[in-house]
Amino acid sequence: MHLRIFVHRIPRLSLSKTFHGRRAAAPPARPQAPPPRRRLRPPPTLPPPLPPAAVAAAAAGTATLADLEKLQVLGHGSGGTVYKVRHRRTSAIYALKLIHGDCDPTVRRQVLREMDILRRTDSPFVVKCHAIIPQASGDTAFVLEFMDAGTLTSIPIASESALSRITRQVLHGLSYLHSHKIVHRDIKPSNLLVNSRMEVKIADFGVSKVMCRTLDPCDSYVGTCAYMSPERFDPDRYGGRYDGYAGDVWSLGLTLVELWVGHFPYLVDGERPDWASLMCKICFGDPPSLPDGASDDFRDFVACCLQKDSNKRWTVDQLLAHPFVSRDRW
Ligand SMILES: Nc1ncnc2c1ncn2[C@@H]1O[C@H](COP(=O)(O)OP(=O)(O)OP(=O)(O)O)[C@@H](O)[C@H]1O
Repeated sequence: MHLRIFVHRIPRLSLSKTFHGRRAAAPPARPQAPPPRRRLRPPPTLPPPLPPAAVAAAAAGTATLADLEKLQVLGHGSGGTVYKVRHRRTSAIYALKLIHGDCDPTVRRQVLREMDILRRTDSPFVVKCHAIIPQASGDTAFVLEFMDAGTLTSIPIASESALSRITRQVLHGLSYLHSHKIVHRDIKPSNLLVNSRMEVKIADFGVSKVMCRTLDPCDSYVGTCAYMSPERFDPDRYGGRYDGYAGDVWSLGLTLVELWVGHFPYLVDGERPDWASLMCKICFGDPPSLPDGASDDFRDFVACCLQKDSNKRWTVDQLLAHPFVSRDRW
């Protein structure tokens, strides 16, 4: 294959401390009385995505897919396969995510979404995309930063302090995304990648969305159902609307419980329930909590994430001030 790699430089975004319109809470308070969710100022505006021609023109260099030697398969996702690859000239190691176009409109849409988001993001807490390689066949290859320790599903979490450090990094990643009006919509352990320096980065933007305006509603049923928040199923009952930002926080809460107890929190007889039972549990059951032995701070943090009413749920920036992640005690 001698296809050209568009080794585009992804536009740098300034990391503003402002966020998506909710005010940071005074640190630690019980979740029952969070500060009102006021939208004080519009979030920073994203640079418009570069059209493909501009991406090509802005290329820092060109290469062919043949420059990348496939070393091993790292995993399979819904739309394609991820390989560990080595650049033949520089010996640099990357992850190559190859999405099969297949003319399947859903996959196509996901690829375009992922391209759009990856071109916009530049954060140490989000997996970096070095290049996007559209191919004549309709397949698309993403050349990604290689995360050599895999996903959080494969990392044993030994202590609360380790989980606190992980959580802080995910929060920084979400804060970055939310401040740029990007909702991830599929936060779960397998979408959080980790490297041997224990850096944790958010990956997989196939179902993410750039919100055009702060008050935009979000499609409800995209992402992995199991991690969906109550307001995604029943917006009227659980906060009045589904805007995606609070949904990412719910998914983070479930992810933390899962990482701590070692299995998905809503199991029935050791199995993931079917879709309808799961929806009932999420909407009508108590939110999952931590088993005995977890510290009060950790327990409280999870409770702040898993408030069923999205208006009471803490925002990412509020959570960054919570003692579970902010206190310098680890
Ligand atoms: N940048 C990367 N570095 C190292 N491994 C990666 C990287 N990206 C993905 N992987 C590995 O490849 C696997 C498949 O990733 P992919 O993003 O295609 O799908 P997924 O998120 O696991 O599933 P789905 O697409 O159904 O949500 C991941 O589970 C992970 O093990």
